[in-house]
Amino acid sequence: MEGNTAGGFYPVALRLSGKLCIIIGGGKVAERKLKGLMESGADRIELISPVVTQGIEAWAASGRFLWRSRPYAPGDLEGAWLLIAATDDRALNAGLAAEADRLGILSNIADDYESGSFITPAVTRKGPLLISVTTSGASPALAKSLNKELDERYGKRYGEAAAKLGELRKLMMTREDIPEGKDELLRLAAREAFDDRIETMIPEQWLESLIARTKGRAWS
Ligand SMILES: C[C@@]1(CC(=O)O)C2=NC(=C\c3[nH]c(c(CCC(=O)O)c3CC(=O)O)Cc3[nH]c(c(CC(=O)O)c3CCC(=O)O)/C=C3\N/C(=C\2)[C@@H](CCC(=O)O)[C@]3(C)CC(=O)O)/[C@H]1CCC(=O)O
Ligand SMILES: NC(=O)c1ccc[n+]([C@@H]2O[C@H](COP(=O)([O-])OP(=O)(O)OC[C@H]3O[C@@H](n4cnc5c(N)ncnc54)[C@H](O)[C@@H]3O)[C@@H](O)[C@H]2O)c1
Repeated sequence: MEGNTAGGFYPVALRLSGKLCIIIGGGKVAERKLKGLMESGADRIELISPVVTQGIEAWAASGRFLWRSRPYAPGDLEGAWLLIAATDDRALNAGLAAEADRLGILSNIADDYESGSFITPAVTRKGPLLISVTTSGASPALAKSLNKELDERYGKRYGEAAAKLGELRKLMMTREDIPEGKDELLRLAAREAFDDRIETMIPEQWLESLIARTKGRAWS
């Protein structure tokens, strides 16, 4: 099995809506992780820290999450689904990692990635398209620069194509008259999604055109 390394990572994309996410700490790392959570659709975020950056303070004022302006206290993790420990207190971060494990909470530990259950990759978002890069902790700086390259390479039109393909796929799921070979039809759609002619079509037209062009053909 290629690429199998001890201590490796299993990539997933988490659905955070409705889940309580807790950040302990309010420095620049906490600010970056908070932004990432908000961009991911997390709608129940609590941040606990006596001191926070100006950025965090401004977001808190807009009511997008709850800021508890005090140090961490035992019991704060009860009911949480996900934890980000980003204080500058190593002993506290280590204790939070152990507590999260005990409670079965997913954890990201900013100063000692091996003690948490997940790490955060560098991320590029274009509509529903999400590209993430990780070096498995080897070099966060490389992950950041590679991500920048991908962000420039895969522009807005990739997000638009992904969104359009999503609509087409949803529409197809509601139809029972699609000929054999749905998968092949969807692969053809993914190939031509960037075609200028497709961009002006509504999903219904595009689907009809795909059916007409693939009907009766031997699927391979
Ligand atoms: C990608 C990104 C995502 C994000 O966090 O949003 C991210 N770090 C970013 C930036 C960055 N972090 C650091 C530098 C300075 C250069 C350097 O040290 O290389 C830079 C570059 C910069 O700031 O320019 C320092 C650093 N990072 C970690 C430690 C502690 C340790 O290794 O244990 C230390 C030393 C602290 C110290 O010295 O005390 C740990 C982690 N950082 C990770 C992610 C996880 C692994 C990701 C991977 O390997 O793929 C991991 C393991 C755990 C985690 O945080 O989940 C984000 C870029 C986002 C973007 O802008 O695109
Ligand atoms: N994972 C990463 O990407 C990454 C990158 C750089 C640094 N780090 C590490 O992450 C940690 C945080 O870095 P930073 O630059 O954000 O630090 P910082 O000094 O800017 O912020 C530390 C924060 O921790 C809070 N804090 C301290 N004690 C607390 C307590 N008992 N309860 C609640 N909050 C408390 C402080 O109020 C402050 O907001 C450092 O240990 C650093 O080595 C990680």
